[in-house]
Amino acid sequence: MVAAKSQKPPTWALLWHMMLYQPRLCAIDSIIWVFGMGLPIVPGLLIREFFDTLTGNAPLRFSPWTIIILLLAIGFIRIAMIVLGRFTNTQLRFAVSSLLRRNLLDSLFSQPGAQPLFALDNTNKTVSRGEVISFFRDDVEQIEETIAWIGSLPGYGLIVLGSVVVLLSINVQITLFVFLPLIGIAAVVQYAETRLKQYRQASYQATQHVTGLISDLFTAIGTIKVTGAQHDVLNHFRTMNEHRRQTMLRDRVLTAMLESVFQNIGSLGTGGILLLASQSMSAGSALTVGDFALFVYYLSFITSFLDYFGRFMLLCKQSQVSFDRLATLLRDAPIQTLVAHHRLYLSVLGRQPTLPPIKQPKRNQNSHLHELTAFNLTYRYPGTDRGIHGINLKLVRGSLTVITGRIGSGKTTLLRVLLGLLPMEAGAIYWNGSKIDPSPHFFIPPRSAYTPQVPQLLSTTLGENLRLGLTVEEDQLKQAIALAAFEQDLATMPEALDTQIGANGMRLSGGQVQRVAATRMFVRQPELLVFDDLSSALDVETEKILWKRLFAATAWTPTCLVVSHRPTLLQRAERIIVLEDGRVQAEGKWDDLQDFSFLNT
Ligand SMILES: Nc1ncnc2c1ncn2[C@@H]1O[C@H](COP(=O)(O)OP(=O)(O)OP(=O)(O)O)[C@@H](O)[C@H]1O
Repeated sequence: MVAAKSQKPPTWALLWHMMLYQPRLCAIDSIIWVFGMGLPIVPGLLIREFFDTLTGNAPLRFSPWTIIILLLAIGFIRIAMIVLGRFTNTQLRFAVSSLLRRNLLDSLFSQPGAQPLFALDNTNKTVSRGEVISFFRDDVEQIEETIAWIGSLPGYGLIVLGSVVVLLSINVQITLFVFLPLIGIAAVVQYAETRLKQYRQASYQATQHVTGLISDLFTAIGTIKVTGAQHDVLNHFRTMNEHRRQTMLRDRVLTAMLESVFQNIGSLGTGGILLLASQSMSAGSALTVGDFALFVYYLSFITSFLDYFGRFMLLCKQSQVSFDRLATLLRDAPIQTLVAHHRLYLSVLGRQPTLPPIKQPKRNQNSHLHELTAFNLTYRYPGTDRGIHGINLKLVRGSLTVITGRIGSGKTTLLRVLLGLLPMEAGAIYWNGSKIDPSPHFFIPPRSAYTPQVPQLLSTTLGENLRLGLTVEEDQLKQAIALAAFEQDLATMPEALDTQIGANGMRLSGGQVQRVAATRMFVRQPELLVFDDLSSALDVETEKILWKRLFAATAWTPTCLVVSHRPTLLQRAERIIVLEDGRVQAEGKWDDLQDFSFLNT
């Protein structure tokens, strides 16, 4: 399903494609609901029979007990169908929402990691990590809800169709009146469409901002306390919450108003039909008391169907808003990416399918590094002149290259552009002389591994954080731990590698987090090791031990590209690159660069 982003398919086509993901489940769900919702058509006929029996007009003449037993039996079957329907509907909901979430996550993973995500209207407004939660939760739930309704729509449609056929056989004129409210509902939804979308978009955006703020608060809790900004932050939180309350209220009031309009349009239609029927009866038509009872009985279904249909149209419009919002996170990928079919390995009835094996990094001739060169690397952050400009780089196998420079001189940006985590504006990168496409998927193990200034750890055990699915011998793990100078820390942990480290390694110190991230790199023995300033959290002695052990390691020959200010490391480097305002200010060995006083501070 590849299409240009501009050729956006209609919402119904996206919903339909999602339903086709589990066609059997979808069909079973619909069939169950056809019975669950369609069965009440039978009691209507029995009720007509009952009244006509009383007036002596009944063709079949069932005894009252037969009618009661039949009514009870139908009631029980219907209950059973609804229970079953709940089960299939839940499975369907879970499958489609999981597919959406999987595809969204996959698309986020395939984007350059360090790039900010763009919000709704491409106004260069960025979406924080916390805000993304609301896309995964609210928008996905909205689409899931619409699909769950689609399953029961045919059932409901059939009951209405069946009842309309029966009513037509009784009185064509009165029955045609039934369709008038449908036109009214369609017109109301069409009329309110713009406002409906605006309010839904605003309410989701406000929720997204509040969710994002909560996430930021948790991340920056220490800073907030240290700066004594609790009061201001809480005030800001209150203001945002108040804004959210107002937008949600507007959205809910409009939705409730439309729903009540649908209900009332249906009820007005019912009233009109009843008036017509009673007039027709008093005018001496062939309408019996049983027919009249049948009209009254079926009309309640038809009215609630009209209400249901109106709500469904609302849901479809709101789903369109959700699809549009989700599409903004996809960047250049077509929206069809969101609904593409992929296996999910969901457990059904307690049975968990075997998960596919995790891909292991494979070494080959191609992954072996002899020389990495980059020319004219250039990147500017959107809307600014800051970034890096025309940087050349050459890394030779087994060498240590240190990038240094003042705060904000572009060191991190250079690493990220090189690793494909930021899209380069100009420049070219060659791996062993072959030009490579800039992509975040190239610089991964066994070719390369990277530890950023603030490493990301997962909320699980230490061992799982180190392995991340890698099949690795215990010995190799121990060696990597020792290389990262982490063995003493590990010895103090009561559950060793099974120790839970908390959200993003919250239970570890800053230095421990960096060494866990370094161990994670070492255990993969990548050709190129990229570190962004280990010294920011490590004490001088520990860092010294780490470098000493790494350079003495014999298991493999790593090439190192490191951002650092530490003189001991700079003295060791084969090449030092000094950056200033995103440009190379000087390069050479330690002895060549003694004019740069800040190197010695
Ligand atoms: N997301 C961003 N949007 C806009 N400007 C940015 C962004 N990230 C960094 N910059 C700017 O780009 C320039 C280079 O930043 P960079 O983080 O690469 O510097 P650095 O040398 O790594 O700094 P530090 O020593 O603090 O790590 C700085 O002026 C910085 O303010």
